[in-house]
Amino acid sequence: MARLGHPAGEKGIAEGCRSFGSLQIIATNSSLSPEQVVADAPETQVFGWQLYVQLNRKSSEEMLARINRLGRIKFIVLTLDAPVSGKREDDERLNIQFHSTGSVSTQLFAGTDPFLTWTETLEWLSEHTTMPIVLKGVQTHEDALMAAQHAPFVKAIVLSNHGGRSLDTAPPAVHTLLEIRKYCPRVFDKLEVWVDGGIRRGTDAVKAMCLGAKGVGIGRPALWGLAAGGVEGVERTLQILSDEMKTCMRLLGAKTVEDLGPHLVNTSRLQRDIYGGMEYLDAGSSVIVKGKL
Ligand SMILES: Cc1cc2nc3c(=O)[nH]c(=O)nc-3n(C[C@H](O)[C@H](O)[C@H](O)COP(=O)(O)O)c2cc1C
Repeated sequence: MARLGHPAGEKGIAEGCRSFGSLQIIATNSSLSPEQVVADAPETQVFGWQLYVQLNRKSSEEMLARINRLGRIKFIVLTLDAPVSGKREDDERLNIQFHSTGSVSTQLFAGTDPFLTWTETLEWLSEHTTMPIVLKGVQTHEDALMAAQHAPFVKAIVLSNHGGRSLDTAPPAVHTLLEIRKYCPRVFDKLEVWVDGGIRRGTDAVKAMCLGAKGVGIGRPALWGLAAGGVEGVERTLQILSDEMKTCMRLLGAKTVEDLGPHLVNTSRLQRDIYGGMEYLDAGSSVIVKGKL
C-alpha cells in the first residue's frame, strides 16, 4: 500500500533500505509487484515476501510459484495475526465518504483464509516452497513454543500485534518477549525471535535486542519517511534509527550487539504487566492459546 504515501512505493523503500543493509518484507497487498520492487536491487540486498493465505489456495500457490521463480526472495513470512480484519475506525469513517460496500480493510481481507492450522498450513507451505519460513504475529509464549517445535522449517518468528491494528488491547511484542524469557527461554535456541510494533527510537530497538530479539521491524516509520520525502525520507528514517542505536550502545558501553543482554534493561515495571497465569506448555495439551488481552 506504500504508493498511497508516495509514487515510489515499495520500490522506494527498497532503495532506501539499500545502503543500510536492512531487510525488506514485501507484502501480499503491496502496491507494486514483487518483480517491480526487486528490479534494480543488487544481488546482496535481502527481501522476504509476506503471505496472506487465500481461501482460494490455487491463487496462493500460483503466487508462491512466482516468488520461487523470481529467485530474489530469500524467505516467506506467513502472517498469522490478521485472519479477519480488525475494527479500523478510521477506515470505517472513510467508508462513509468514499465507498458504498465494506471498509478498505474489509475489502483488503476479503478472501483471506481464517482457518490456518499448525499442521495443515505448514505442511501445505512446505509443498510449495523450500525457502525458510518466518511466522509473523506471534503473541503468546505458547505459540512461540509451538513454532519452535517446527524449527528448522520455521526459521524465525515475529512477535507482533500487527502494529496494534488488528485487535485493541492485544499485548505489545515486548510483553511476549518477556513471557518467552519467563516460561520457555529454550525458544531462543531453536529459532530467531524478531519483534515489531511501536519501534520509534534507537533505544526501542536496542532494548528489544537486549531482551533476546535478533531483529527489529518497523512499519509506519518507513511509510512516514517515504510519504514525507520519497527514497530520501526512508533513508533519513533509517539514518536516525541507526544513529540513535549507535549512541545508545556507546552510552551503555556495548561495543557490539553480542555485548547486549538483559542485564542492561530494567524491566521491573513491565514484569508487573506480563501474563502471570498458567503456563499451558504441555505439548499434548488441548488448550491452544492464541492471544491474551
Ligand atoms: C499501512 C499498513 C499496512 C500493513 N500491511 C500489512 C500487511 O499487509 N501484512 C502484514 O503482515 N502486516 C502489515 N502491517 C503491519 C506491519 O507489518 C507491522 O507489523 C507494523 O506496522 C509494525 O508496527 P509499527 O507500524 O508501529 O512499526 C501493516 C501496517 C501498516 C501501518
